Amino acid sequence: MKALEVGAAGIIVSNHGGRQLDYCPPTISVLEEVVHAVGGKVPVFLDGGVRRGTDIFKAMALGAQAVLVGRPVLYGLAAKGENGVRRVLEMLKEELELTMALSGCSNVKEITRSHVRTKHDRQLLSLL
Ligand SMILES: Cc1cc2nc3c(=O)[nH]c(=O)nc-3n(C[C@H](O)[C@H](O)[C@H](O)COP(=O)(O)O)c2cc1C
Repeated sequence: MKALEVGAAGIIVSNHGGRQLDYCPPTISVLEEVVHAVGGKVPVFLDGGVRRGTDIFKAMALGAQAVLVGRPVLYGLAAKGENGVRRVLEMLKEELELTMALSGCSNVKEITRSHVRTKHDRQLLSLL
């Protein structure tokens, strides 16, 4: 992978919020492919489309170390300034914690690939 060859310390899987190039795939749909290509050599982060704690959970289950958040923070800022940004981040944290609890995870390290099922998994199952 080129980014690793030139010494990247990490990879952010991003489509710039889908604002630059029409028909870019959603970042969540290509995350796992990138994670496999990187092979654990550097951390991989997901950027784009994170709106709820479940989105963070899904990204972490598919191999992201963390996520980046764009628009939700701006929405919070527009609605209630600094407190709005704080509340958006609190909501994401609370939703992630609830999702983890409902999935039997007491620590983010316990979020695993087996916690989510993708379209690819369903296609494989249909072959059985
Ligand atoms: C209004 C707006 C302006 C942005 N401007 C830039 C920019 O100048 N450069 C850049 O790399 N990304 C820019 N982004 C993309 C963000 O850095 C980030 O990748 C994106 O917002 C993440 O997706 P999300 O909004 O779904 O969380 C912008 C996003 C928004 C919403």
